[in-house]
Order: sequence, then structure tokens, then C-alpha cells
Amino acid sequence: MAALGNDFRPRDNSSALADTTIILKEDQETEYMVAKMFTIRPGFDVIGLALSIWLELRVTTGEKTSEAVRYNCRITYEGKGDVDKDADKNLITQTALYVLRCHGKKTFPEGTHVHIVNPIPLGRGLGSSGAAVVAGVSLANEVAQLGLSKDRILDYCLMIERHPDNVAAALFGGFVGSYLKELNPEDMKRREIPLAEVLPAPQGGEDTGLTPPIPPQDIGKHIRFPWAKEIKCIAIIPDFEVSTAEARRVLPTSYEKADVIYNLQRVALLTTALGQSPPNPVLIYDGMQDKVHQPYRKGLIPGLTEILQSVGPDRNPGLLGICLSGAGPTILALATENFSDIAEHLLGEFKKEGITCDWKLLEPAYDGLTVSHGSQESGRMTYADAGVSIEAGNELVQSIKSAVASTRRPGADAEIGGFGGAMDLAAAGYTEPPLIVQAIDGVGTKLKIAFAMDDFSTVGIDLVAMNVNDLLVQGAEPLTFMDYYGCSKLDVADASRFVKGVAEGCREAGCALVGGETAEMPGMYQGKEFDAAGAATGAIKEGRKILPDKEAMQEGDVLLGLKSNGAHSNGFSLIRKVIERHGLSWNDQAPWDSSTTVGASLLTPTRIYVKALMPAIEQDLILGMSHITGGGLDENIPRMLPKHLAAEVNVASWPVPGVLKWLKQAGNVSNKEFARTWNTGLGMVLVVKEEKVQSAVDALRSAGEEAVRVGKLVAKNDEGVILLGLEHWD
Ligand SMILES: Nc1ncnc2c1ncn2[C@@H]1O[C@H](COP(=O)(O)OP(=O)(O)O)[C@@H](O)[C@H]1O
Ligand SMILES: N[C@@H](CCOP(=O)(O)O)C(=O)O
Repeated sequence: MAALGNDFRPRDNSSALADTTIILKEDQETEYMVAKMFTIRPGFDVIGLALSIWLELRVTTGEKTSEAVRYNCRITYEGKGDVDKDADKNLITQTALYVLRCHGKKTFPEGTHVHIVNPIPLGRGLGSSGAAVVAGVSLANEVAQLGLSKDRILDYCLMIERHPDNVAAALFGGFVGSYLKELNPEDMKRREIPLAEVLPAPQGGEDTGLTPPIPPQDIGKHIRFPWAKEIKCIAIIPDFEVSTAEARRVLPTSYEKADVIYNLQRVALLTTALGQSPPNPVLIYDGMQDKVHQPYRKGLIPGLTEILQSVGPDRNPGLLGICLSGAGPTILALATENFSDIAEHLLGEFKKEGITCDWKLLEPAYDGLTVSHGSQESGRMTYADAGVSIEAGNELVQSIKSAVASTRRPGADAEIGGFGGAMDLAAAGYTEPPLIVQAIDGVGTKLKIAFAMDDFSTVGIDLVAMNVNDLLVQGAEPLTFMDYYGCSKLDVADASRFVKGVAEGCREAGCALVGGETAEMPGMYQGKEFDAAGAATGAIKEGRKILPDKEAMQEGDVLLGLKSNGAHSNGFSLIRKVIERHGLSWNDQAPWDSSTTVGASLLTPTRIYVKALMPAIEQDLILGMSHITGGGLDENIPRMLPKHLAAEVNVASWPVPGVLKWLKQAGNVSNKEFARTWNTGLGMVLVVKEEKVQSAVDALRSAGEEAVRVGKLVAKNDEGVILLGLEHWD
């Protein structure tokens, strides 16, 4: 991935489409298509919600094969479950064949290869068949260039899946209401038009020339409702299938008037309630009650009634409502927070029935069906087709411009838009050739907490901290910084909050943000997730030594510690496990600090020690420094020591921050593990000659930092770090 340059814009055309181009080359292809789909609906046969799971087809034509392939269509599949690979049996290609036959074509174009990538679990009520039907109609539309509009595609879909909720949401995206128009008298007479989900089979095989029923115009109508941004969907997906056909067979053919009115009243309110911000849990919970399908389907899903009734907004903070997804067995809970709590509870309820489940946190997806073409001959590929928005990139540049400019410093103007970031060393005070030091790092899985909290304002500070603290321990002054932000779909607000955090970190470290890269790469990451990395460049003045000065270190040299303010940016994989095991959710009150939540406390940004340490470094008061990151005291302190010396550290000499104390105890983490996973309360450990300790402490104090004496250097036997006073941690 090219990440150089200082244009805060999406990657250049050729690299953004690199994945696609590779596919085309390998298969000698002419077409490329992606169909993105969704799932669910809480109003029986009426409303559907497209969710963030995409069914994707990669389609190529002109493939050379040694043997004849039926209907000219070779199918390959990756994803959930397994599907038929025969073109006339696979739901996607079967649907496409029906549409092709409606247009007088009996086969796919020669050498068609359809590669299906399907993450939607089959037969779980998450609309895999609706997605497949939309993809199938679109497939025919593309390979035969039929020019069908989305509205006309819906007509074809409705000939196959006669309930419009799933196909309409899959096709148009978002939270969608739909109805089927009554057929006009002429079409009513056309007995071949299926009234239920019956796929018109190619009677007598591919060569009969029979024309299947062409859909009447405008069979279905739809409208998109608003959806409040904070509402997310927890899908609890049991490990067994319920076929939609079976789940429809158990429904009655007629209903009591009272039950019909009950549902109508709720659906009418629900469509508005789900668009209101903040959402009203009472209206949504009541609005999601149902009397026309859930009660009849309980025989197919053990414990359904009890499971649905086991949660409510009064008992489960954050929960808004719950229903069967599609025809089941998946259960869909809508919530604004405490997602893992709610999910764990429902998993527990299913477990009582002996059923294991998977769960996913999903969000509405607004694109619906998208198609992108890539023709080698015409070179008609576009960013937009591939899911990359230049407009969003430009918007981001505008929104971060002033934050980036605020990091300017002597030697770097921090203006964005050029091809590279420049630094005038002389203007920065380095008149003789300095030693240049560089560092590169990421934020790690602390990002996961930011995703869960939907708060990206501080992880940029962590990114800068991880880099500049690494430069600092080598005695270098950080001068410039560059960041990399990779996502699947650029959310300008999120990316901007992130870059503003990076700028804040840079200001704190005194370095200029001279460039960055925002890479929008469809399909690389899940939903709104992103990855971030950064690199810092610093300098050491001519004539001064790069640290650590191992040769100058001796037994008896003093170890000073600078406090951390929590976990900083390391050990988050274990942190997440401990939090999960304790059934805490990110929005719960932090057990170690009643004034904040678990997530907010853990997002406390990593301390940046530049301003505190630079004066002492410049006065040559320090022989070596260790930035306590992944690997903790155990792994990081020996990195600054000569082979013959070890660090003897008295762990009682500094306070362990409340959060780390709690995590250690809650995770039953041994002292050894504690010292090699987390920083234990020290963000930096310094080696200082005894005679310079007072000056070093004074220099640090003048810069606002209190150093504590934590130990000394001793002759090394086995261990690089000897921890004394461990009982203090028990
Ligand atoms: N991507 C796909 N490719 C081919 N067939 C599919 C695909 N997705 C779903 N199907 C077909 O649809 C069936 C599931 O449909 P259905 O019972 O309606 O459940 P769901 O709730 O998942 O829509 C699968 O067993 C399979 O035959
Ligand atoms: N309204 C339909 C929806 C079926 O959805 P699926 O995902 O189970 O195919 C119904 O409830 O039957």
C-alpha cells in the first residue's frame, strides 16, 4: 500500500482499484460487478432494513475452458454454508437465467464466471435469499446489458420472492417500506405469474425456446424511512437453519381483526419512532411487538417467546426493541449501547434451550445494490463504481486543514496538499548536519474501544505518543509526523475527528504534521472500522550522542520513573478479554473510577513525554530511557541496558493506576504477566548517574514532571529486570 505523500485524499485511481485489476488480469476478463446486500425487517412482509453484510458477485466473461460449461456459466463460492454450483439450481444464476430467458436469451455469454462471496448466513432469517435474488436479476441485467432500472429490477425480483420487504431493502438500501400492487385484470388472467415464491423453471431445458412470464410493470412500490444514527442492530444468529418456505407454511391463511389492527397500529408508529433522535425506547419496544407471525413461528424456534420476553428497556439499558429477524431463527435487538451485555444475555437464554449462537453488531447500509464495471478494453473503471469517493476525500481535507496548520513549527509550515512533507532543518535550529531518527507505530487494538465508543477524538493522540516517545528515548527531538488512515468507506466526520486528535498530539509533542494518507479501500475493513499508523522523524544535534549511552552505564546508576496515566496504548487484547469476561460493556460505569465509563477511561490518551524530557536530555542528564510499551517493564527496560547490567526495580516505589490495579485483579493476572503486558504505572524509565539525579529531577520538575526513584542498575545474572517488593502488587 503506497502511503507516502502529504495529500489527505483517497489513494490515486490506479492503486485504489488495484484489487479489481488483478482479478481482471487473472481471468482475462471484461466485466466486474459487485452487488451489496443487507437483511431484516421488523414489520411482517412490509418493512425491511438493509444491514452491513454484503453479498458480492465478481463476474467475468470470456473465460477459456477446455470443457463445455452448462449455460456457459461456471460458479465458484466462498462464504457461509454451501450452495449449488449448477447454473440452473443456484438461486442467483437460476434467477439470472429466468431474466435472460425473459429477454430471449437462453444462456449466459460465453465463458461467464460468477464468483460469489457471501458472508450472509443461509436460512437464518437474514435475507440471504432476498440478496441472492437481487444479485441474480442484476447479474442478468449486466451480462446481457438489458438496461433495467432499479424499479424494473424490483419487478423481476418480486416474481421470485413475492414478499417485498427483503428484496426492496437489498435493492434500494436503508430502512424501507414496501407494498405489492394488485395485478390489473389482464395480468390476473395470466395464470403463469407466480403468486408465491415460485421460480418459473426453464420448462424442458435450455433449448425449448419457451418464454417465461415477464413481470408486469411496477409490481412493487417502496419508500425509505429515516433511521436514527445511534440505533444499532444486534443480530443473535442460532446455529440452525429455518427455511423461509417452512416458516411461511406455519402461518394461518386468515387472521382475527384484532390481531391485524394490533400490528397496523404498531407498524404505523414504529416507522417514525425509529427515525427520531434520541429514540424513544417505549414506543420502539411496543412498536416491535407482533401478532401475525412470531406467535405462529415459535414451534420452529425453541424458547422463542421466553427469549423475546427476557429483555426490555426497563431491564436492559440501551435496549430499544426486539423481534424475530426475517422468518427466523435469528433474533434482532435494536439498541444504542451495552451491545455486548444484551447479546451475552440473549446468548445465555438460547443456551438454556441447548442452542449455541453467534452474534454480530450490524448497522444500516444505505447503498443497496451497487454495480461496478471494469472493462480492460474501454478502461471505464471509476472511483465511484469501486466505492471510493473523491468528494468525501476533498471534504475531509477541508475539515482538517486548520487543525493540521495549527501544528506548524519553525522549519515546517504544515500545509497540506503537496506530494511530500518538507522540513527545513536549519530553520528548526539544526545548523550542523544532525543525526536523523525515525519511528513508526500504530495504535493497536485500542482502536476497537474507539469503535465501540464511537469516539475517535483521542486515538490520534495515542498514535503520535507511541511514535514520539520512541524517538525521545533515543535522545531525538521530534520534528515531523505523518499519519496513515485506512478504511473501507470514508466517513468524513470520523476521519476528521481522528486527524484532529493527531494534530493535538503533534502540538503537544512540538512536531509538525507534514503529511498523511487517507486510503479508502472498499472491502478491506468491516463496516466503519479503520486502521491507523504513523511515523515520526526527529533529530539529534551534531556532537550529541544517540541514546542510550550504554558504555557510560555502571552498577549503581539510578533508575527514575515517570508515571503513566493508565494502560496507554498497550495490552488492549488482554484488557478487552478481561472486560468481556466480567460482563462489562464499554458504557458501564468504570469499576475503578465511578466518575467515568469503562470505555471513556480506557480511551485516556497515552502520555507524551517530549516537553517534560527534552530539557533534561539537552542538559546531558540522562544516559538512557525506556518507553514502557508492549512487553511492559520486563521487555522494555533491558532494551536500553548493556549486556552485563540488569535493572533492580522496587515496585512499591510508584502507585499502580486504578485501572491497571482493577484489570490485574479482575483478570487474576500474575505479577510476572502484569510486568510484561502493561506498563504497571510507569510510562518511562530513565537511567541517571547518582550525581546527576538531583539536577535531572529538578529539570523534570521545571518542565512539570515529577520523577520517582524506582531502582538502580546491578550486575546481571539471568534476568534483565529484577522486581523487588512484588507483594505490594498482590
Ligand atoms: N448467495 C447465495 N447463492 C446461492 N443461493 C443462495 C444464496 N443465498 C441464499 N441462497 C439460497 O437461499 C436459501 C435460503 O433462503 P431462505 O430459506 O429464504 O433463508 P434466508 O432467511 O437466509 O433468506 C439457501 O439455502 C440457498 O438455497
Ligand atoms: N417477511 C418475510 C421475511 C423472510 O425473510 P428471510 O430472511 O427469512 O427470508 C417472512 O417473515 O416470512
